[in-house]
Amino acid sequence: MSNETPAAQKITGQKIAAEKIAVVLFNLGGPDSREAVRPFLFNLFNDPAILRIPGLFRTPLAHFLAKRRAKPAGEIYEILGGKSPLLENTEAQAQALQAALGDLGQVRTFIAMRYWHPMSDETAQRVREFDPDRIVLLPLYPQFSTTTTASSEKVWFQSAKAAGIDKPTVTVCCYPTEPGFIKSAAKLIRAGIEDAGAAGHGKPRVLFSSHGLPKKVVKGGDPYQWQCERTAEAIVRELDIPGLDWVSCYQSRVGPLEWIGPSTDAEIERAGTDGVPLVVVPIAFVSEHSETLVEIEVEYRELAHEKGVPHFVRVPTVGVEDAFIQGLAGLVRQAVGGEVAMCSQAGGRICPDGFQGCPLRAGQANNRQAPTTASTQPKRPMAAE
Ligand SMILES: C=CC1=C(C)c2cc3[nH]c(cc4nc(cc5[nH]c(cc1n2)c(C)c5CCC(=O)O)C(CCC(=O)O)=C4C)c(C)c3C=C
Ligand SMILES: [Fe+2]
Ligand SMILES: [Fe+2]
Repeated sequence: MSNETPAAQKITGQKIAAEKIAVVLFNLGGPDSREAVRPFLFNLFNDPAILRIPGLFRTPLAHFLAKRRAKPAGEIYEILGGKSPLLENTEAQAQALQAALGDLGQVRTFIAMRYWHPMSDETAQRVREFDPDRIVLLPLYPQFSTTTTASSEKVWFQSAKAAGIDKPTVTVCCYPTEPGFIKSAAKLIRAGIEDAGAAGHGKPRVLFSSHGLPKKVVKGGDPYQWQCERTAEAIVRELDIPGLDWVSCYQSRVGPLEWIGPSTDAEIERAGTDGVPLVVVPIAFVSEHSETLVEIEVEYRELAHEKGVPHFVRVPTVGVEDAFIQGLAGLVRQAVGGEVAMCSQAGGRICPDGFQGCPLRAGQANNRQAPTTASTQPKRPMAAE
């Protein structure tokens, strides 16, 4: 007689989920102390997906940029008590997701941050100790970018190989219009629009603000901006508010390169000129950190005041909203139930032709038939390589 529990015998897709599954959540990471600000920035600028120049030049330049950025970045983290809250918030999401997957058998969630602890090497050791049958890589970035998801996936496979992990691995590449994500965002935005309306300054404008990217990354085929725009449109459809005034824009520019636009600053200025209240919604972040709690809440609020915007509302990120967590759980179930190494929210490629940075091949349900292991992971070029 089988000693499996009824829950472990549940059918998911074509598989019997009597497996041990590790779900590795990717996120950016943030400094956990004042001393960590500069080395965190160094790790960020030394990533070849961020600074796309040969390592010989990149590493000294990364040291220089980290030193230069440490002061303004340190001031930002000072407002948050000298550290980023990103890890705590990601831990809360990891816990909620693990609970939502409780019926799938032995599922454990892990966190692999790209630029600060716990980073891939540490997490790979912990995953190895857990000894899963299967691994699902789930970015906490709904929209795919070569600078975020692809960068995290690449270092994960390096760390997994170094840790001797050789288990089937499925990557969820993107979920820009996943219904639970969209529903959660719309619920929070609706409350923001009601707040703004109640202030009595007229109908507000909604700014869907995403983290920006240098234009040359997008020109190189990165689908991030295209996916951010699909997210904004899907939320607008879900809100279903006749005549809603909204715009998609981009925040957080750093460095001398030209970044994609319109910039969130310029949109705040335009709202001041037009005399309309603003509801600012971060749609490429799913938890709170310096970019939401300082850049939007403090800096953009001040700018809005200066520019004469009559009322300013910041909408919180989806965090541990139930529909969002259930949406993530659905993505994990889909990944576990399939036979592919990478899938989007729809299974196959959702990006139009021309986005060479999209890791799923056009016209195919998936890019590889069998789940990948650390030893079989093929090299996928970065869009700008
Ligand atoms: C959608 C997510 C993100 C993309 C795309 C992204 C690209 C990107 N970022 C930088 C430079 C910096 N980003 C910084 C902080 C930061 N970035 C993201 C997300 C994306 N970045 C997050 C969630 C955070 C906050 C981390 C935290 O506080 O916990 C920083 C450090 C802060 C600062 O100095 O302002 C830098 C620098 C580039 C250059 C880039 C694309 C090329
Ligand atoms: Fe960033
Ligand atoms: Fe894609």
